[in-house]
Amino acid sequence: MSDQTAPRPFRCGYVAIIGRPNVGKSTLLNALVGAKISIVSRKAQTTRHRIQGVLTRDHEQFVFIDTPGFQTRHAGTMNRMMNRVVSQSLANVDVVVQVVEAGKWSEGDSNLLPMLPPAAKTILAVNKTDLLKDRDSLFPYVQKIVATHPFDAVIPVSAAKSRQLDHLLDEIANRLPEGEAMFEADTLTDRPARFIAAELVREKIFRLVGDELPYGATVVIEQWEESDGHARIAACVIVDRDSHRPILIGANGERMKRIATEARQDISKMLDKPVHLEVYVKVRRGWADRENALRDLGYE
Ligand SMILES: Nc1nc2c(ncn2[C@@H]2O[C@H](COP(=O)(O)OP(=O)(O)OP(=O)(O)O)[C@@H](O)[C@H]2O)c(=O)[nH]1
Repeated sequence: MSDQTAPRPFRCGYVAIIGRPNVGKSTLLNALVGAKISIVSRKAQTTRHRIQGVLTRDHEQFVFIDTPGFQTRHAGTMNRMMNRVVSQSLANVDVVVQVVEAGKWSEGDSNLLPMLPPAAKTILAVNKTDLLKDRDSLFPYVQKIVATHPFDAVIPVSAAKSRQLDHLLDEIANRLPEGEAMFEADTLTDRPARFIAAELVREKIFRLVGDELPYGATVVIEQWEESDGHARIAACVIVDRDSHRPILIGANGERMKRIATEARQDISKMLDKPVHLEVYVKVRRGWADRENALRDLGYE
């Protein structure tokens, strides 16, 4: 008997997706795992929580850790904590996928290279190749990058157009350690539904309010009652200043109504049942810079 008939060992491991803000990490994670888990936004630096997505194939299970982008725009406790989250999440991973934008390489990208853990396999995912006018330019671009770090593999992809994603998964799979699955096969995320619901509300705020809220807003689910027939949810939006409250609420409450309606529709789809969603605003001055307040809100 040749080796070809030997059963293929199952592989399972942790995969971190890193990259400077806006390169498409959340889009890539969602495209790989096949569900809308991490929030996607045109604005930079929208992923504040570490989010796990799990993908199970016949012979592999990938446990993805999506890390926040390196924070360079605002100094302060929040950024220090976020950089700590990046380092912590990289400490025990098996494969790190660094995402870059095809044709672009900046300090934000090179600053990440020293963070790549020596024990992990590293893969460079060159994203947004759909935007490239001249594909030949990829080769010299990649050559320059691999001269600064010896990546184990380089895969051009388009997360938005789902191009080359199976190839990327195969390259990751080859580098996962042998071992049993850590999660049930149909697990998409180990985050509870209420966390995702809070992220969905926050996503609507980003989309509908955008730059008018310089520190964004934090969303905390304060009530969650679920029965077979429906769910009743109350979400509290915490902002930094009194002046941010009317921005969120809008003239005649129109903006808040739209945020709540759109979030309710998404949450209802996720839970597959009708949802009654109440959204209200609280002001906590200086929340963005108070470590304890952040811990209370679940940023660890
Ligand atoms: N054309 C194109 N756009 C993409 C692709 N992947 C992501 N984008 C867009 O790039 C923007 C940023 O994508 P995100 O997935 O939010 O990026 P991120 O790296 O998670 O961003 P942060 O959360 O800020 O760290 C969004 O507008 C995406 O639609 C791609 O393959 N092609």
